[in-house]
Amino acid sequence: MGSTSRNQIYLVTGGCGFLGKHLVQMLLEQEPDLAEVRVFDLHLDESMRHLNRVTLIQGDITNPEDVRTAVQGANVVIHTASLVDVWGRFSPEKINAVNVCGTQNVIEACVSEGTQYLVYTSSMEVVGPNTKGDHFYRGNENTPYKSIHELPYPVSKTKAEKLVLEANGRPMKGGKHLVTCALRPTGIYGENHPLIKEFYKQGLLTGRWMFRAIPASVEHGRVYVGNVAWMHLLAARKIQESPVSMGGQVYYCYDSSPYKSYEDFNMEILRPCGFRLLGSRPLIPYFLLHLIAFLNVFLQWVLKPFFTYAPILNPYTLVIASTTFTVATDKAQRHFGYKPQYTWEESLSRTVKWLQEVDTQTQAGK
Ligand SMILES: NC(=O)c1ccc[n+]([C@@H]2O[C@H](COP(=O)([O-])OP(=O)(O)OC[C@H]3O[C@@H](n4cnc5c(N)ncnc54)[C@H](O)[C@@H]3O)[C@@H](O)[C@H]2O)c1
Ligand SMILES: CC(C)CCC[C@@H](C)[C@H]1CC[C@H]2[C@@H]3[C@H](O)C=C4C[C@@H](O)CC[C@]4(C)[C@H]3CC[C@]12C
Repeated sequence: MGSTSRNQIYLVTGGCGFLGKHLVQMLLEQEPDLAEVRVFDLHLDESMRHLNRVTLIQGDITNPEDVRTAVQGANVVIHTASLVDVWGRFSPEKINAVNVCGTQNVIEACVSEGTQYLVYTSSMEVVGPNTKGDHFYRGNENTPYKSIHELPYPVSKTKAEKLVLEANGRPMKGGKHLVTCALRPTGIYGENHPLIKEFYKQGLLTGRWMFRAIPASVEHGRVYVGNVAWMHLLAARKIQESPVSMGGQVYYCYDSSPYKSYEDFNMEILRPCGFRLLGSRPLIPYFLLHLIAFLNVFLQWVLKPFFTYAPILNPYTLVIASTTFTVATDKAQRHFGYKPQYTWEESLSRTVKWLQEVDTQTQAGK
C-alpha cells in the first residue's frame, strides 16, 4: 500500500454536477500528476468535451457494467454522483438505487479493477440536523449527536458512507487493499448553485423583497464549492501517500465562510443583486410555516398522478433550516494539510459575480 504514481488517471463520478464540474476544473488546474480525468455522469455536459485531458463517459451508476468500464485503469475514484433530493422529486427506491446501490457498484468496481483509492462525497446529513430539531453548534467529527434518519436522502447517504468506510482495507488482487475515506460537506454554495438560483427567481416575483422566516440566531453551515473541490483533491492525493492514516476516516468540509442563518447567508449573495430581506425577526409565524409545509406535502400527494409538485418548503426542509448545524474542526488540516484555497471574500465575490451575470441575462431576456 501507499505508492504514488505519476500520470494519474482520476475518475469523477457525477462530474457534470454542481460540485463535480468545480472538482474537474480544480484537478485540471491544480494536479500536476494528472494524465486524464474521466468524467462519468448520466447527463453529460457537452461543453466539457473540449477540455484537454478530460474524457466524458455517459453511464448510469446503477449499472455495474457501466461503472466497471469507467473504473478500469483509474488510479483514484472520487465518487460524487448522487440524487440530491429532500423534496420528493424522486421515489425512495430510485434514491436508494442511485445513492446506495450505485456506491456499492463503485466499491465493487474498484476491488475488481484494482483501483486502490476511493474518496466519497458524503454529507453533513449523515449526522444531522435530526428531525427533533436538536442543535449541533460548531461541532467536530467526534461531537456526539443523536442522528435520526427518516427521509430517503439522508438515509441513503448514511448507508452509502457506511459502505464506503467498511470497504476500507478490503483485499484486492495483487495483495493490495482498498483505501477509502469520506468527506461531509455542509450546505455548498458557489457559482452555478441551483438552489440559490431558485431563491433568486422566487425573489424576482416579490420585487426583490425577501421575507425573513427563520430566526437570525439559527446557524447553518455553508462551505464554498471551490474549497470543497480543493479538499477532495488534497484528500485524493494524501490517501495515496498515507493510506494508513487516511483510510476509513471521515472529514467535515469547512472553510472561513461565516456562521449565519440560511437566509442571512443567502442575502450576502443576493443583496449585491438588489435584493432586500424584510424583518429582523421572522415575519411569518412558525405555526403558519409548518401549516404551509404540511399543505405542500398534501398537495404533492394529491397532484402525484399528474405531475411532481416539489416546492422548496416542506416539513423536512423547514426543520433543517430551523436547526443550527455548524462545524468547527481542523481534522482535514491535521490529516492532509487542508487550508481553504479561497478566502470568504473571494468565495463570496466569485458567487456574487456569477449571480450578477445570471441577473443581467435574465433582465435582458425579459
Ligand atoms: N449541494 C450540497 O449542498 C451538498 C451538500 C453536502 C453534500 N453534497 C453531496 O455532494 C455530491 C454532489 O452534489 P451536487 O450538489 O453537485 O449534486 P448535483 O445533482 O449537481 O450532481 C450530482 C451529479 O450526479 C449525477 N447522477 C445522478 N444520478 C446518476 C446516475 N444514476 N448515474 C450517473 N450519474 C448520476 C447527476 O447527473 C449530477 O450531475 C452529492 O454526493 C451530494 O450528496 C451536496
Ligand atoms: C424555510 C425557508 C425559508 C428556507 C428553506 C431552506 C431549505 C430549502 C434549505 C436549508 C438547508 C438546506 C440543506 C443544507 O444546506 C444541506 C444539505 C445537505 C446536502 O447533502 C443536500 C442539500 C441539503 C439538504 C440542503 C437542502 C436545502 C435546505 C434544506
